[in-house]
Amino acid sequence: MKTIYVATTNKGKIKEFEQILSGLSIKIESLQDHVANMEDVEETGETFEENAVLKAETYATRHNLPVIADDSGLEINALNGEPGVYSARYAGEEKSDDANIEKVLAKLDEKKADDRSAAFVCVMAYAEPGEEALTTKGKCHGTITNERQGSEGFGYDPIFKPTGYSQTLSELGPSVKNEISHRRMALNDMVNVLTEKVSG
Ligand SMILES: O=P(O)(O)OP(=O)(O)OP(=O)(O)OC[C@H]1O[C@@H](n2cnc3c(O)ncnc32)[C@H](O)[C@@H]1O
Ligand SMILES: [Mg+2]
Repeated sequence: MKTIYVATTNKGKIKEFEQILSGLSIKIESLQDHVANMEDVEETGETFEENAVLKAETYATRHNLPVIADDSGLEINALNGEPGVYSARYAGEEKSDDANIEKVLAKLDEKKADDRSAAFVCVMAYAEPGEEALTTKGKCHGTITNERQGSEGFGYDPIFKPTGYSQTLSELGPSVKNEISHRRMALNDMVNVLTEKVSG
């Protein structure tokens, strides 16, 4: 199968794509490593779907390559689904994981929220130049801890405890995270969709 280029500016995501897809029939490469200047796509959509499609179609057409991109984030029930599509820039445009985590914990404290349930969501989009994107979606349910625990992963991993586990995704590390994550679920479905597309 031909190489697909993963279009993301997030190093944590690239690592997970590589780990999840290693050993599968799909060959990937980082778009950032392949082209001279990969300029960010402005995420103007209001949903994960809109932003994932926007990223995949824009990068595919701009660089004339088959591209896969994801838009993902954390939905916290007590905060009416925040930070949602604004997860990367929740505490400001500089996209600081530490500041984002502080903001989530402060907001939940402020609300004195008993309900700390949340879910990570990932919409995966695949596009070929000039074509409409295909999408799949994955979710990972869990709860938000009272403080940061662990150091692996990225983003909100240090404060997210998946359902059925007593540690955060940061403490559980990549071997567990990549079996159960929203990104894993969305990629599983995408591999099936792409395999069917090739054979059909
Ligand atoms: O748009 P690209 O270039 O892919 O990189 P990004 O980091 O801006 O990615 P998104 O726009 O999809 O925003 C996703 C944010 O949601 C959070 N997030 C998504 N998946 C996560 C995961 O597996 N673990 C922890 N946090 C995650 C994290 O804050 C990400 O920066
Ligand atoms: Mg982004």
